[in-house]
Order: sequence, then C-alpha cells, then structure tokens
Amino acid sequence: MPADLTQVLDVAAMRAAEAALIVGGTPAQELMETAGRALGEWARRLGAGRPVTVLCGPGNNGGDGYVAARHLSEHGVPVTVIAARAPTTPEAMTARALYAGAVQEPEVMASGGVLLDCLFGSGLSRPLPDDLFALLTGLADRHALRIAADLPSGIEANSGAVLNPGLPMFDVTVALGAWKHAHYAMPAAPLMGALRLVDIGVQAVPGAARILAKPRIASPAADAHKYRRGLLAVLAGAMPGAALLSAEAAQRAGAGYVKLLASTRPEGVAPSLVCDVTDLAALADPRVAAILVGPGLGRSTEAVGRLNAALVADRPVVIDADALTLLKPESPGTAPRVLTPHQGEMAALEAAFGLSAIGPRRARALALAVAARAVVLLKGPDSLIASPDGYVTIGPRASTWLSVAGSGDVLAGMIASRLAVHGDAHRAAQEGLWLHGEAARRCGPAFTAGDLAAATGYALSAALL
Ligand SMILES: NC(=O)C1=CN([C@@H]2O[C@H](COP(=O)(O)OP(=O)(O)OC[C@H]3O[C@@H](n4cnc5c(N)ncnc54)[C@H](OP(=O)(O)O)[C@@H]3O)[C@@H](O)[C@H]2O)[C@H](O)CC1
Ligand SMILES: [K+]
Repeated sequence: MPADLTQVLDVAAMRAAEAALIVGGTPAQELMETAGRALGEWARRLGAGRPVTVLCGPGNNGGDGYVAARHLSEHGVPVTVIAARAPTTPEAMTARALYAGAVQEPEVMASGGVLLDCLFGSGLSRPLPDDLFALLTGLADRHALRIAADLPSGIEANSGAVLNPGLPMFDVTVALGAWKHAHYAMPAAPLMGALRLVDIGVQAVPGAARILAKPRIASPAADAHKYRRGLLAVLAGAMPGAALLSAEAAQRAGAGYVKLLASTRPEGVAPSLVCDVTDLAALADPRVAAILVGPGLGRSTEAVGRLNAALVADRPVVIDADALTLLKPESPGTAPRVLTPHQGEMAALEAAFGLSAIGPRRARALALAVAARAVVLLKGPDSLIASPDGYVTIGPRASTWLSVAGSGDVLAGMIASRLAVHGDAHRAAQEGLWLHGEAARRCGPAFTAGDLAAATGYALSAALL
C-alpha cells in the first residue's frame, strides 16, 4: 500500500505506525536506514557539497544522524559527527557502529556549512538540559545552513510547544515518516523553516488529522444559472462594511448570486451586489442556498434577533465574528453550519457551551464541533478545521500578511460562497480556508482585505478542475 503523506500524527500514533511496519516485516534498522539516508541526501543537496556537522542525540533521532553521516561520507561530503550523548537504542547503537568516521565529543565546537540537528526528535519529553541547549545554539550560530531532522530539538512534537526559549530558527525541517502536529502548530511552526517530508512507508492511520489539500472545484455546468449555482444571503449588521467585504469575496468564490440583506442600501455598494431591503423577509425565499451572519453584526438585542432569524430560516449557514459571541446551545436551527472563531470567540463559545478551554486546539475544536453540531474552523496562524464526525484538517502555514483587519470577513465570505454552491459545511470550510491562503499568496505583501477579496477569483482559478 502507498504511504499516506498527508496525515499528521501524534507521537503515539507515529510509534504505532512504525511498529506496524516492523511487524509487517520491515526491520526497525531498515526504517532508520531509509530515514537516515533520505536525511543525508537532503543535507547533501541543500549543502551543495559544503561540510556537514551532524549533532547526534541518544535516541533514534541521533540514530538517523549516524546513518545520514555515513551516507554523506559515501558521497564524498566532509562530515563531522558530534555525539552529544551516547546512543541508547539498539538501532542507534548499530547506526553508530556502522559509521566508520570519527565521532567527536560534545566539547568539540565545529563550524562551517551545514548543521544537521539530530539531537532529539519526537521523543523529546522535557526541556533540553543547559549543556545540550548551549551545544545546539552554539553550533547553530556557527553554521550557515541549519537542517532539523524530524523536528528542531527542543520542540514538543504533539503540541508544538517550545520547551526551551531561544531555540534557533532552522532553514529546513525534514519530517520523517509523517508530519507531526508541531510542524504546523504555534509557537513551533515559525522555527521550522521550509518543510520537507521523507516517506518511509508509514500507512494511513484511521482518523488521523490531515493537512489541508488543494481543493478540486468544478466550473458551473453548461446549463447552470445563478440560482442553481447558489444564492447566498449575507446579513448586514450594525457595521455594514464587514459584510460588504464578505460579499465581495463571496461573489468571486463560486456562488451564482450574492445578496446583501439590509434595511437600507449602504453607501458605495458596487452595482454588482444586490442589496435586498426587504432584509430578513428575504430569508424566506426558498431559493436561498446559504446564509452568512456575523461580520459587522454587532452584539445588540437587534443583533441577536438577526442571528436567530438566520438560524430559524434553517439553511446552511456560516456563523462568524459577533454572531459567535451570541450563539447559545439553545439557539434554533438544525441545518449544516460552519463556525469560524478566532481564539477570543472560541473562549466565548466554550463558555456558552460549557466546554473546557484547556488542551490542544484540535481537541478543543473537536469538542465544540460535537457540542454545537457544527464544523469549526478555529482561526489563527495555525488554523484548523474540526468536524462533528471527528475529522481534523490542519491548515498549512499561510502568509503572515493575513493578520490584517477584514481578513476574517473575507474568509467567511469565501466559505459561505462555497456553502451556497454545494451545501456541504465541512467541504466549504476546507475550500474556503484554502482559497484564503491562496488569495493571500497571490496578493504578495502588505495587502488590504479589499485586495484579498479581489484576489479570490484568481485563487479559485488555481483550484479549478
Ligand atoms: N523506528 C523508529 O522509531 C523510527 C524513528 N525515527 C526517528 O526516531 C525519532 C524518535 O526516536 P526516539 O528515540 O523515540 O526519540 P528521540 O531520538 O527524540 O530521543 C529520545 C531519547 O532522548 C531522551 N530524552 C528525552 N528528552 C530529553 C532531555 N530533555 N534531555 C536528555 N535526554 C532526553 C530520552 O530518554 P528519556 O527516557 O530520558 O526520556 C530518549 O532516550 C524520530 O524523531 C525520528 O528521528 C526514524 O526517523 C524513523 C524510524
Ligand atoms: K532534531
């Protein structure tokens, strides 16, 4: 069976998957050979022949390092191996024994081209002791290119916690066998540099989280018309500007018809955007395929009324921004729904639904998804999507320029547009999150939310079948 290279595993699942390979007939040593040689090849190519310093720890991460060092030596690359601690696992001991070159004691302070950090990987269980922290940072300061084996040492694999403040930034992290949550979770993610993954044959683990993949979006059918492509109703609120941003993005994300529901037409609305001043009465139109409520809604009693009107209409709905702070367990409606909280709105929802705010973000998002019978897109530099049936999708790192006012309004519009097209809340959240990242990538630096909304169509074009 081909390996699954989109899954994100916690340490226990990774170990179980490796054990399954071993039980299936692949010796642990062979796994280490496969991983270590691929690691060595990455170091050779990225280093372009420059000398490589391999820092080896006591576990199998270190074992990978000895294999990588042997691979580099075999290819004529100058290698210095530093054993920070003696190997303690059978595979690492064997790997060290097979490495014919000299192994330096940690007192040696090498410098030069490439540092390959094989100190610790997914087995790190506590902060680095001072001597190892000093060794790692000292070597990092002395090498032009820093490559982390599996994970930068000092990172907790499951949570992405940085166990030692002041860890070095890496240029490349070569994940071994499968992605770990730390590769995409804050605060570790920014330390990783470019991410690469080595296939050692790890099979799909049922229920594992997955990296968000580029969606496959179909163009409208030949007999399409605006209602068949999906009418989206965007509820304006106290501050219509946010809903206008959402509507602008939604008009370019696939929906056939986007209406702004407001009692009066806001100033400066583009002619292409219909504003239905019958307002909430328009929700009764059976042709409404999806609703977006929240951007600019406000938190007044009227806002609660508008939210409930949207929920009573019982259409697929995206609940965003202020509406998330008004949503209660007793709120009406059973239609498919997507919640798009940032961290603060998440805390408000957890309080409203009686959930704990403790634990990994993916566990919290899953708990809310079940409690609120909704797909939850928990936003942040490490956005993730949780579905009520237990699936977690990890958003790949996106442009840090998305930290701009209105970015969430645009995302909500993209998701709502996709929801209007097909009515699938989980798929709409995934498609919207991908479009948001792709639109930002296409905008380059320092874009406004208006630029981002305007780039939605170009992002969509990258996902078309
Ligand atoms: N078949 C396989 O398992 C493969 C594994 N791969 C590589 O292996 C690592 C995971 O290896 P593992 O040995 O589980 O973990 P580490 O190498 O990260 O190190 C664990 C050892 O380090 C000790 N430790 C943990 N924290 C500290 C600390 N703060 N200070 C000192 N020592 C520490 C730990 O001992 P303890 O019992 O004291 O916790 C272990 O001895 C994985 O990342 C991959 O690189 C292959 O890639 C694929 C096959
Ligand atoms: K490492």
